[in-house]
Amino acid sequence: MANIAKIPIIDISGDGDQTQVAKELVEAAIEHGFVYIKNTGNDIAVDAINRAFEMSKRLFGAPLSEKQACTIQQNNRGWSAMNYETLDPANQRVGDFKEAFNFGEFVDNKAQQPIPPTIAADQPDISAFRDLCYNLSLKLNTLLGIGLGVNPPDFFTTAHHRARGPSGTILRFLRYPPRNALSQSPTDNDDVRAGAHSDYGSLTLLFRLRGQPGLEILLRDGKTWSPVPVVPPGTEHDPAPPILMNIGDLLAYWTNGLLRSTVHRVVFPSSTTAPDRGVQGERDEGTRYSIAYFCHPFGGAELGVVPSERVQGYRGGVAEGNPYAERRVLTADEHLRMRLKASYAQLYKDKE
Ligand SMILES: O=C(O)CCC(=O)C(=O)O
Ligand SMILES: [Fe+2]
Repeated sequence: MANIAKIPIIDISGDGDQTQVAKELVEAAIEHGFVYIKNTGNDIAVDAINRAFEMSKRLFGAPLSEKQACTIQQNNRGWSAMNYETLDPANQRVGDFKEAFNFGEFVDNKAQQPIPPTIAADQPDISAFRDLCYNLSLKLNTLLGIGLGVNPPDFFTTAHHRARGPSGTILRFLRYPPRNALSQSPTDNDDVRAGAHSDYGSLTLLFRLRGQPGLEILLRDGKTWSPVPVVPPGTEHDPAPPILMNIGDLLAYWTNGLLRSTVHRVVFPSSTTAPDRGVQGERDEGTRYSIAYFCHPFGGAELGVVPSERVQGYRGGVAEGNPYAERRVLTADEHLRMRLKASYAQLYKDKE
């Protein structure tokens, strides 16, 4: 068996004292940057997740012209076609073998961006799902603040309140077609469904479907890729697979790299490489779907080091050439624009 990631599974659904849960969450975020949030259906109902996947399938199945009319813009909203985004431009021969659709905010159940007619009537449901993710992301930000001893403990939470102003937060539907459905055929070793990257926001929630592996994280040694099972041992009987949470660049900036923004990628199921590369019981032959919620603070949020003894006492990163330490304080918006420019070369070249 390959090096399966030993990512902790944490249950945050209880309503008792959260101190211990907060501590476990922070330790996992420091050690792995990824945490499984046990899915009890309390925070996000299983039905809501199933409906979101159903809407995603319908959206991607819409006529090409409908999707093209919603092509992604510099505001990071809309449809990104096959091979359009390149998450790891330094190492990819061609763009990611995926299609994606990004939803920004909704006002009174209406998207503030073009929406394919095929899913126009679903806007209230998509908006509701985005709200569920927003609420869960606030809860996780609160736990991280408590676990790190940030002063005040709701420092991260209040930076994410919608009332603070517009943010880069995106709900993203993703579709990865199987190899045999692609006109440009990927090669086994070089081509990926999503290139190696860290996420641009503060934290990400990822929803996946049973039996659809492909996500891998880069271990601390900087060279070993480790598959992340959809259903880790102990969650087989839960109402739905756990929600995978990972730390993005902004929480890493805020904490001088103490919370890890771990590099990850999505690969094709391999036909020729070692048969043990995948995860037992997970064979991905069809189209893979996933849904990501990229949580961002309000655009003007400054990414200086947060008031926390634990964070301020963290020196390891500086000595190791930590990219988050000792740099100019960026705002969330400046950071997002910098990252988008790197992965959508064409979009920024055409428009500037
Ligand atoms: O589809 C997945 O499993 C992960 C996608 C991802 O990493 C991303 O969109 O940032
Ligand atoms: Fe990602």
